[in-house]
Amino acid sequence: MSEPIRVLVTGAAGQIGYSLLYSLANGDVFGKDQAIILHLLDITPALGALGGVKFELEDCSLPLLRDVVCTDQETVAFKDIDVAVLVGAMPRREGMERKDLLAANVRIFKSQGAALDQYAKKTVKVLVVGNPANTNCLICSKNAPSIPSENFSCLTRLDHNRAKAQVALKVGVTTDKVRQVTIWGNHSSTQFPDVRHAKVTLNNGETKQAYDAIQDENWIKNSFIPVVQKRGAAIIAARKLSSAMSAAKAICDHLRDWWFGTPNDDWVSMGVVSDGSYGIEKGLVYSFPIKCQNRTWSIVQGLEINDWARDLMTKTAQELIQERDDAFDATK
Ligand SMILES: NC(=O)c1ccc[n+]([C@@H]2O[C@H](COP(=O)([O-])OP(=O)(O)OC[C@H]3O[C@@H](n4cnc5c(N)ncnc54)[C@H](O)[C@@H]3O)[C@@H](O)[C@H]2O)c1
Ligand SMILES: O=C(O)C[C@H](O)C(=O)O
Repeated sequence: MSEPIRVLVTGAAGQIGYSLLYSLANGDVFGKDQAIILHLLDITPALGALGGVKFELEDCSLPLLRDVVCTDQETVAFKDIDVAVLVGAMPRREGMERKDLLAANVRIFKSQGAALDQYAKKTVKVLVVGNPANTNCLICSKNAPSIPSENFSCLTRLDHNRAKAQVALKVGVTTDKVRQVTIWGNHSSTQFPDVRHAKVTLNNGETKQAYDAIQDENWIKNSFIPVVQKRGAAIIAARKLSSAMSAAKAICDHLRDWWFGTPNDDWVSMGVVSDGSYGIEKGLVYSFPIKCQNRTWSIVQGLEINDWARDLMTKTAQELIQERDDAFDATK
């Protein structure tokens, strides 16, 4: 059994926190021989509820869980952490776009970036979930100059999982038979869910390009893409609350693959700081096809981009440029 790692979850008294913490503490993410100390941060009025979450974690009787630190103080929450899952932020309500949360949420990520810089291990791996996730991640990274920008990522795995599930439903296979799906760009309704390079293994064992398995380009362009782009809003309209169970599952998938690596024949989608790949402006936090190995990620190179795809990739990049500029104004 290795030394315990310290994993911070912010907004831990919220609905994603409630769906997420058991899986982290149970070894589903960092492995069944990795002990864990949970740091749970929330705002002062939520500390009572957070105490109840701590009781429940104790009552789960999990041998890997060595301690639970509940706090409203960044100095305590960010101290010596190995992993930060930054969830705590306002969620959107019906009729809002995620970027409408920018003014309310971006200050949180400025402050938490500075706290990471000051108190966390320099090797800390950061996953930003709070919306607008890409731009919050950018602000967080900018405010933590002593931590390599490669250590920052934002969650687009939920969109990736949604895309896989839609293709699987359409073709009539299980989701594990769909691979090499990509979410490009922003975790917003401008994202580009791309199945041009995806493959599907059919129930007879034959593997085909997703386009050939689906055989319905109209469905891809006019149903699949908008459904994935607007799935978060559809959930809010139905539940009057934003996604939580599927978001928590996606957080676990994202962290586990970053920690243990992606399968040889597949990739995942992660929002990471662009190095200029695929002509995307350097420094934007943009979702790319990603492979992970030895706890580091790299962007899958060499995928063919046609004019149609280029237009969609540029549109979502332009939205991120606007969000970045608005965020810099809001945090001046
Ligand atoms: N990227 C994604 O795929 C994705 C998916 C689902 C939700 N989200 C986003 O995640 C965020 C959280 O969603 P939720 O449903 O858990 O919301 P929630 O309102 O249930 O919980 C948010 C929690 O954050 C806390 N909080 C607020 N400000 C904080 C601060 N400064 N420091 C620490 N904690 C703070 C709140 O007190 C609350 O307990 C929202 O911004 C939502 O839009 C992102
Ligand atoms: O859509 C939202 O506001 C919540 C989350 O980002 C989602 O995609 O479900």
